[in-house]
Amino acid sequence: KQTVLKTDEYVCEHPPYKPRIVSHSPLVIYLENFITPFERAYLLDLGKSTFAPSGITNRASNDASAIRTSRSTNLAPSDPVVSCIETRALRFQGLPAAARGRIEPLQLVKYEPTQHFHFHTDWFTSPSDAGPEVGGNRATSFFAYVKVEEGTTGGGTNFPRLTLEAGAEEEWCDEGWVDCDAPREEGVTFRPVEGNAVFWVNLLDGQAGSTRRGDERTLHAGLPVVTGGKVGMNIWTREGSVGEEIRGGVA
Ligand SMILES: O=C(O)CCC(=O)C(=O)O
Ligand SMILES: [Fe+2]
Repeated sequence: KQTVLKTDEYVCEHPPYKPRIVSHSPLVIYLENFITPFERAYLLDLGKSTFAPSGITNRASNDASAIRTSRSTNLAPSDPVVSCIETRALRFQGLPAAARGRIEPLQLVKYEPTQHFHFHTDWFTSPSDAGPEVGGNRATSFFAYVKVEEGTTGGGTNFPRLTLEAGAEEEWCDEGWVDCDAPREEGVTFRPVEGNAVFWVNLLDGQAGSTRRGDERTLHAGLPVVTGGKVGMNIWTREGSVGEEIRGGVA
């Protein structure tokens, strides 16, 4: 297994990932093979010694430990592999390279059995978390599956307010991407599949100059891992630049 990067030999290459629309409104797109095997191994190695209890940003409750029991770590934007993935995320969104400063440091999230992230939105409900100095609110999210232990059960990403196109459920299940054992009224549950990612738009369209409101339909949860384990990765793009303190001066 290749985990050690010879930086001088590294070339950023984008895999031929395959997008598929899950929902038009809210816009949700499933991305097959978005993160390569090399990148997965590399990112895990990069983050391995810095995992700490995950924080929460929507401070509805001051007991974060009951809501988000995972451990997480941020990855340095200056790392060449991290930067390559940022470039991919920007291009996918049709954004120019100059928008790099809108991406928050990529965040790995690790779950062991019983660990979960209760229902939440990635957009901030409190305006004080989404001020201009931090780039406003989170416009979009990617959640990628970086590591899924063999024999993992549970640990899906559930969107209770989403529905697949009529008649499409069977195909999504057969691909192994969606958990169709879950009752349909519980929405859509993406199964953790290494290398794949889910992308969605968090904010409703707004009039120019006015604050965009969060889309309640993007509510989701990281369901408890039952057996095995998973490591996911958040890629959050803000409405504006997140600021130098947060990205460590990497624009
Ligand atoms: O673990 C998951 O499936 C989702 C995690 C999540 O929604 C988050 O970290 O914001
Ligand atoms: Fe989330």
